[in-house]
Amino acid sequence: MGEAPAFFVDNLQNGFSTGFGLKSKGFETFTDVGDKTFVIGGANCDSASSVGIQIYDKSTGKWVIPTVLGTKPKTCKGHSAILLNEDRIMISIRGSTPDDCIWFLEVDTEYVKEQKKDFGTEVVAWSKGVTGEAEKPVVISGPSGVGKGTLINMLMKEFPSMFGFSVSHTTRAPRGMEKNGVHYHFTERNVMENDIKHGKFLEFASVHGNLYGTSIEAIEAVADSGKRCILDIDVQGARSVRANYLDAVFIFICPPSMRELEERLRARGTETEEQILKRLRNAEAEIEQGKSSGIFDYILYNDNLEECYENLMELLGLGGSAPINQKPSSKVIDPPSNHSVSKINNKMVINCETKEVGNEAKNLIILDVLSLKGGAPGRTRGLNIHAIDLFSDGLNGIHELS
Ligand SMILES: Nc1nc2c(ncn2[C@@H]2O[C@H](COP(=O)(O)OP(=O)(O)O)[C@@H](O)[C@H]2O)c(=O)[nH]1
Ligand SMILES: Nc1ncnc2c1ncn2[C@@H]1O[C@H](COP(=O)(O)OP(=O)(O)O)[C@@H](O)[C@H]1O
Repeated sequence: MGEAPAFFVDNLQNGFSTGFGLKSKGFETFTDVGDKTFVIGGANCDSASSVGIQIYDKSTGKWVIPTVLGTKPKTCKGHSAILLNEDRIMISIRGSTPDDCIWFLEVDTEYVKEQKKDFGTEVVAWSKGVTGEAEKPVVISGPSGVGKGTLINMLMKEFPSMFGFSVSHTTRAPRGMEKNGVHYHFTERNVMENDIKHGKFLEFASVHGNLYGTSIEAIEAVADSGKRCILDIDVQGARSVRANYLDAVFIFICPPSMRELEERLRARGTETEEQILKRLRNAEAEIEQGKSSGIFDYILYNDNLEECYENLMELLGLGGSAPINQKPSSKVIDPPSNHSVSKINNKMVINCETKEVGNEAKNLIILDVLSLKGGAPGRTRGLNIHAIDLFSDGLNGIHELS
């Protein structure tokens, strides 16, 4: 049993001295991780970007402003913070909406370590907690014209509430039927490059002369809907996603032959002759890498479409008597304004107090740390939460909330 070294500061006056020589704006928390103190908050009700992060490095005596990845919570009513597993800080937000109250600031996870190397700066990454038990994302790669889009469409059509498509950004021009925001976010190169520089992309690659990339927001949007995320990305992208520790199933789709691939590309009729030739030239290298790089968990041959689709369903656990249109729950608890958080073994205990006139209640919300899955980049899934009402039920009154 033990308390993590974090504490909660609330209702501070402007200009409060934190003891670090930092001027507090109120609502900060201070969490020690090794030699560093993470100061989270500095809420300003007028500001949309209300949750700031600063790091005090005790070994150098210096303040550092880190690169912040992922979508952050918005709050101006305060929060509590507690260290979890020495690599992330759990934040519970006061007075937030029920689906927005538990967040994680990753400070030393494998993903963050990798990003620190890339950015050459201190990096932290936000990840919202969701109760949804949505399974691992599915990464699908393969050469142009092999049938990735066709297979993904079949899957989304048959299981519309189970899968959500990660809408990539691209600098290529839209094809006739393609809709902005549905098939791709069509974008200008300079805008996309700027967003990449600011850490908004999980991965990106230059493919057939255009820039393509998966934004962290695209993954988060699917996770928020409680669905299983499908990514249609090239082999370079799949490699980056693996390196970025996104816990996913990686599937490579192979054509029966190069000749068949060429026929499909020509029959699709969406590319110029020059573009078709470029795609075919790239296909050989992609197939080579797809088969030998060790990135992919499964290789599927798309010869007969129906058979390939059956195989895809099988390896996604949807073969035979698969549950149709099963949608995971996305319910999350709502800690009231007054609460504090502590850690006991593998449980986080949120101690809530409600003080209304004539109605004073106290209850505990218990969060099982071992059930947490995923994390940045994307959401932290599997918030397994129980509430204990100390007044009416006594300590044995456990309500399952997820
Ligand atoms: N790395 C990466 N590749 C992507 C992304 N979105 C699409 N791609 C890949 O870019 C390639 C070209 O896609 P597209 O222009 O739609 O043509 P298609 O493959 O012929 O349908 C395909 O290999 C896609 O898998 C992305 O976000 N990241
Ligand atoms: N197994 C298959 N047999 C014949 N044609 C196929 C098969 N799978 C897909 N196609 C066709 O091949 C073309 C390319 O498929 P598409 O899904 O656009 O490929 P990708 O998304 O991998 O570029 C489409 O016209 C599609 O209808």
